[in-house]
Amino acid sequence: MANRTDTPSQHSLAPALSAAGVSVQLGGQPVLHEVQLQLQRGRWTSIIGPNGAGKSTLLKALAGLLPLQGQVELLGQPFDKVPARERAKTMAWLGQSERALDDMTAFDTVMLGRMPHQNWLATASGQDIEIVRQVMQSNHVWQFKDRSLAELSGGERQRVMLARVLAVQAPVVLMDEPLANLDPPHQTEWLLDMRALVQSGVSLVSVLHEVSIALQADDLVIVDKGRIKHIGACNDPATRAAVEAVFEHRIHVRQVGQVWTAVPNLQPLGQTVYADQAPQ
Ligand SMILES: Nc1ncnc2c1ncn2[C@@H]1O[C@H](COP(=O)(O)OP(=O)(O)OP(=O)(O)O)[C@@H](O)[C@H]1O
Repeated sequence: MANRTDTPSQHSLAPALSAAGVSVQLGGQPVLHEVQLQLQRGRWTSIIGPNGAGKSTLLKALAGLLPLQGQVELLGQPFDKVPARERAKTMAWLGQSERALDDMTAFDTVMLGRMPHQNWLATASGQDIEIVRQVMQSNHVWQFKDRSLAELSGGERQRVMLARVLAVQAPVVLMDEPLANLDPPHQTEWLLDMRALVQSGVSLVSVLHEVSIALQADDLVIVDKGRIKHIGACNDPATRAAVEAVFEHRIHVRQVGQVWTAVPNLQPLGQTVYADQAPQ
């Protein structure tokens, strides 16, 4: 039985994140219903589903950012038993359209990611500065280090926010719409960076609207109307069928070369005949 002084790292076999009977109300309305979920360590899980399905709410619930019924555990420890500083080092969070102060420089914004590692009022160490330099260079924003965020484009700013999350060097990383404003080359770059991150042992959970990118994850969680419709590996045909179904068959999932990708189904509504519905 865990006690208050346990650190998440002591629970080596526990999932990265788990939710048991998690329900959330927003504005007095139920938004998530009795969610059961276990996300294994060292894997990349993408959460997808239609607009308003509850994806961001689920991610916030997993990040401990919302009042909820039920229990969320981080590396096997109930959230409220993990000391705040330990939690900040263990889990890094990128919110949707996250805004830092416009007059902060890109460098100082990324340095915020090092705060959980610094003592109160201490200045940044040489190691902190080196880590910030590395993540800014790998996200191609080092050249903006002295510019304020107000002077950056939407995509440049998003890459600064991504660098801030990576500067935490947390073993669990949650990202809500990380590709917002990124052009295709930077989306591909993000995909390769995330693959390398997960390869290094990090557990990654991302909410994505880009279904073709989401399909490159290890696992998919498909959410609809506040409930989990399907959880499965992306390489499982049942998962790909569930993706088409949750989007009302308005997309097809097709293999192109080595990758599975989503393409629009251009048949007028109601005129698509599916293999399992064809007349015998
Ligand atoms: N603060 C709030 N008060 C009341 N209802 C809310 C609030 N925030 C979100 N909702 C509602 O909760 C539901 C789920 O919202 P959520 O943002 O989790 O959906 P989502 O799946 O992330 O959607 P999208 O794909 O559009 O980003 C929606 O119906 C939304 O209108």
